[in-house]
Amino acid sequence: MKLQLALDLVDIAGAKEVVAQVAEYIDIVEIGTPVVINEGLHAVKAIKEAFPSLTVLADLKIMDAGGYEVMKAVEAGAGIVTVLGVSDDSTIRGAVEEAKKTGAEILVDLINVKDLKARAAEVDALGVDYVCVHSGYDHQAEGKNSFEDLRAIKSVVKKAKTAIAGGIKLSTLPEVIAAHPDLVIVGGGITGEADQKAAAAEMKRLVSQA
Ligand SMILES: O=C([C@H](O)CO)[C@H](O)[C@H](O)COP(=O)(O)O
Repeated sequence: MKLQLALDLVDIAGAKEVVAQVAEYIDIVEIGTPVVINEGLHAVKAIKEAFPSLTVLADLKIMDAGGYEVMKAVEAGAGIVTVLGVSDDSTIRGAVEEAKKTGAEILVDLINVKDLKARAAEVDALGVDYVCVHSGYDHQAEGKNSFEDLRAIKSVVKKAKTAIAGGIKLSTLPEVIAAHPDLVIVGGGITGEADQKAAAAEMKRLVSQA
């Protein structure tokens, strides 16, 4: 089980500061959608250059032009790029084809997908690398999480790795781990802590034991 740090509410300098604190405890660093909106793919490039041994995930949440957008993210240094599960199969196919050229990976984010099990099975068959359940900020504000959703997709995803994101904290991590995802994605549960290093270290300890 791997741990991904999601960086959403920082600029490039702030992102570097957080990663410098926690790099030894994370497997993947995510340049979150708000950071890409504010800073562009320069943020992906800057973090990959500063921390070459870390895999950088570009959370582009691609909805169209999958091949082209994956190509640009990979050129910037991304090892994993996100595509929305609600996008067309042709978009996901294009993203997967482009990623395969360089060994990069595609994570499909099922945020806002209504029939999770059906779509998870479909995107799995399209050859994506990760299928991710996700309660975004707006759903979190309504008190939702994706813990049940993870159990649901695990029963249908046969080839891809599974991932979960959205409001995971140290207190809820054991429940997440019990459902055995391959990848746990944590943003505010680390960046919102006074001692980010200690939070990341404890999370890494828990996911490594699983
Ligand atoms: O993808 C995310 C969200 O849509 C904002 O871009 C976050 O990276 C993801 O939800 C993880 O962050 P936390 O919910 O703070 O753990």
